[in-house]
Amino acid sequence: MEQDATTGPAHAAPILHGREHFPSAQRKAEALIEALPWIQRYAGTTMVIKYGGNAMVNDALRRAFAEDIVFLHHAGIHPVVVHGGGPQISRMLERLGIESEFRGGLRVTTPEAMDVVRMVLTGQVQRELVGLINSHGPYAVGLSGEDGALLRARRTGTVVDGEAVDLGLVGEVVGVEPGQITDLIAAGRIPVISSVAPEVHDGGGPTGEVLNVNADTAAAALAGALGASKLVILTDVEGLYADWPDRDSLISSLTAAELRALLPGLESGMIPKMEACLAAVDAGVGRAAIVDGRQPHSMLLEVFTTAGIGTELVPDPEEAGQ
Ligand SMILES: Nc1ncnc2c1ncn2[C@@H]1O[C@H](COP(=O)(O)OP(=O)(O)O)[C@@H](O)[C@H]1O
Ligand SMILES: CC(=O)N[C@@H](CCC(=O)OP(=O)(O)O)C(=O)O
Repeated sequence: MEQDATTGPAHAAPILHGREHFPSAQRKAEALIEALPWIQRYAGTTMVIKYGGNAMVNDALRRAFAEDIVFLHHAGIHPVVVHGGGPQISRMLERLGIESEFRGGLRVTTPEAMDVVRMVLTGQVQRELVGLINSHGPYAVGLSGEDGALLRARRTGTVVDGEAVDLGLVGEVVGVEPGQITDLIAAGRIPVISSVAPEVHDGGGPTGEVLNVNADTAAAALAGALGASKLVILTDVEGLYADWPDRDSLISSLTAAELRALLPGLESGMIPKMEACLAAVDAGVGRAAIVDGRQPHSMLLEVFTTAGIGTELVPDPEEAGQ
């Protein structure tokens, strides 16, 4: 088809006619103006962002995530990244011929699997995230929950269909030492933390074992200990569905009491995720959100727009009013 020399093909018209750009420029300006009160609200506060393995599936998404973290940093917010890497661990276990299964959303972790969890989370996934963030400047510093005993954990099991299940070397966080995180923040760094934690005895001393902690659980514990303004969990689904997998049942906002009522009916990876959100809000974190990490920059939309994206958990009204 012959093209008009002044306008070009129809799909190129917005590029050739400056004024055609106006609606999109206006939308961008509106977005910036909408972001202002949210920047003011969160500037100077700590925000814990949990990045899950299923939202890390390609390079473009990982790069966009790193850009968003650096954006938060430059907006005066103190991001703390807690990362998972479940799919990456599963792939490595498979390559090594080590069997693993999930019960109640948590990996049954043998000593052999634990070596792989530690190697993949701290040695591979974390290094990659640190590198991506640091392509923008020397901001990110990677830590495992083992470093400086940042996290302390005790073994935990789970209950599936009324039956107690032994998960092996799986832990729940019983203590956080936030000082080194606040020091890093004060030095202008972005901490990037993997969810592996030393096991402690009842008396608090280390047993010498290291435990595999679900990254949502670790993020919630850190958010509580740091007094975070918000916990944002990126995942591979639009948000929490009241009646999974009915796509019409997506919840955009709910209170802690509403979530407590839904929890017993939740399945698989949503169980630790929503328990983590609840634990964070119960520990005083302002709000917690689940957002779709498959959408580039979804985190910015959640933090800097009024409507947000995904599912947001807010404290019960009487607690919010206190
Ligand atoms: N009620 C629910 N709402 C949304 N997702 C659910 C629900 N119940 C189960 N799921 C499943 O939980 C998954 C998210 O958990 P998980 O795979 O552990 O994510 P991640 O790797 O990001 O931590 C979703 O992809 C979905 O398959
Ligand atoms: C106990 C337990 O299940 N630990 C997780 C830790 C990683 C994680 O949580 O990764 P995602 O956030 O990507 O799911 C695991 O072994 O897969």
